[in-house]
Amino acid sequence: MYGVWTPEQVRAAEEPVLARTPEGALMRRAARGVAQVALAELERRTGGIAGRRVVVLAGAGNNGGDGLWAGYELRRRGVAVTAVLLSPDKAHPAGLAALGRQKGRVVTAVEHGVSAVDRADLVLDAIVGTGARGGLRPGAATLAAAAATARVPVLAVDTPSGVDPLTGVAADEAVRAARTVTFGARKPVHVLAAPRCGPVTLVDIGLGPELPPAPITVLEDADVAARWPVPGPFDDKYTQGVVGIAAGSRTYPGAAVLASGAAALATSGMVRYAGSAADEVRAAWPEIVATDTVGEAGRVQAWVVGPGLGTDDAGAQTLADVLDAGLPVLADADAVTLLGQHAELRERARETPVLVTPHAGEFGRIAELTDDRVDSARRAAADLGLTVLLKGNATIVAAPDGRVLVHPAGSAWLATAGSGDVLSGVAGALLAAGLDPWWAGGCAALVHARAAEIGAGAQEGPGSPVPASHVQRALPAAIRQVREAR
Ligand SMILES: NC(=O)C1=CN([C@@H]2O[C@H](COP(=O)(O)OP(=O)(O)OC[C@H]3O[C@@H](n4cnc5c(N)ncnc54)[C@H](OP(=O)(O)O)[C@@H]3O)[C@@H](O)[C@H]2O)[C@@H](O)CC1
Ligand SMILES: [K+]
Repeated sequence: MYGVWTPEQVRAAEEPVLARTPEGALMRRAARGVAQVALAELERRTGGIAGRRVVVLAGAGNNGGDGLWAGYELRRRGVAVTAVLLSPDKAHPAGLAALGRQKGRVVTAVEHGVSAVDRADLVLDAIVGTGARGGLRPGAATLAAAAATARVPVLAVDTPSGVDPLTGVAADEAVRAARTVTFGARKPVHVLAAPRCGPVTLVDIGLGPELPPAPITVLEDADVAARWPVPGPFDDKYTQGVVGIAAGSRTYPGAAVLASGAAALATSGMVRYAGSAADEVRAAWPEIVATDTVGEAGRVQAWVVGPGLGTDDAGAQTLADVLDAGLPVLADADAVTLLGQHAELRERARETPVLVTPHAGEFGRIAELTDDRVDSARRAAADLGLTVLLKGNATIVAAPDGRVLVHPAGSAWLATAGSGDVLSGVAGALLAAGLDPWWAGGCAALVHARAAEIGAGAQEGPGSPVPASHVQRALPAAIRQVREAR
């Protein structure tokens, strides 16, 4: 588990550290970290260091200063460094002077920068960091585009420029980094726009003691492994938690089969199904006890409601019945729409632990979604009194008590029909096993994404599309892989 802090919090934590350290020491430490990663990248990509060409795109603020100082460090190791100054009159004076002392080349015209980028082995993006406002300016955008066109790898200094450090929203022309080196603490961009950042290296600049409790948590395999329910020697099918699935319809039996099967694969114990796709569920999963209605289902410890349910009166009645049972509930798909439509269902949902799992479109039916997805999810959870799992390439789970986690997916293969049904089955099974909604959502999101990676073959190579039924099928392998981290 690790924490993520907002740029504002990082800036506040930097102040006392800056005050008690010699001037420029923090930046030097940051720059040495950048140079170290750059050297490793050069070595790995070109088999050498001396004489290799690195271009530093240096902006007007301290991010540019980091880049210039990193250029100085690289020069000392024999790298041919060209700095392109985007605001020549505002370039960091000490960094620029240091690079000059090491005979680094400095250019100011964008066209000269472009031809240097074309011939570079590596580009350092030190255009802008946590002080960014809006998208890239034209000169910076031209240089970022040149690196992309020439397929020169970019190492982002602190954050990929053109991507909002707080929200992860990327302007069209934003930098796509092969790697990112950040300082002091990970920032939201690193988990909300992980594909833009590449692998992130965190350089310690001594902020630790100054940081407040992390506003965002990222779960790792070991955290999930420690909570994944597995049977003990005295468990039977009932003691581990029985999950009921109220999903699917005559028109959409697939949702029922995907959700119920995922629940059966996620935890040991038992799955009950209640709905009009009972025949299809029985045929696909003989171990699932299927009935036609929630009333007939028998005892469960948590309900999954919504996928393929329909939004008519019958759907609303099913949701009301499930909420009134006073058990943990996972509400997905049509259940989210119904919650948006009926105030009295929202009131009932406050009375029992509920995890809702909307995608962006469904989220908009229950709360306002802004560019700041973390803030939107946090507000929705607090206002509605339930736990919100907002799906997306980065999945956000926000509890009404303010806890927020982000799961940055390693791939985008999950963007496929039916994958949400699989997630709801997994998360529902975890609720039935006794995990609180926040943990159930976080653990389910991680294992679900892992199953997609495995199903897509993305751990061995570039991967291929993976339909939801194959994501479901890869759940056991994903759970095993995650549990290895125990
Ligand atoms: N504090 C420390 O000691 C340490 C700080 N550290 C480093 O400092 C960074 C933060 O530095 P910062 O606060 O100076 O802001 P920064 O990100 O360089 O940007 C501000 C400048 O960029 C410009 N600009 C703005 N938007 C832009 C855009 N869209 N496109 C292009 N340009 C844009 C804007 O220029 P202006 O509007 O004035 O022309 C402004 O001057 C942080 O990310 C980390 O790398 C580390 O060294 C550790 C120690
Ligand atoms: K940057």
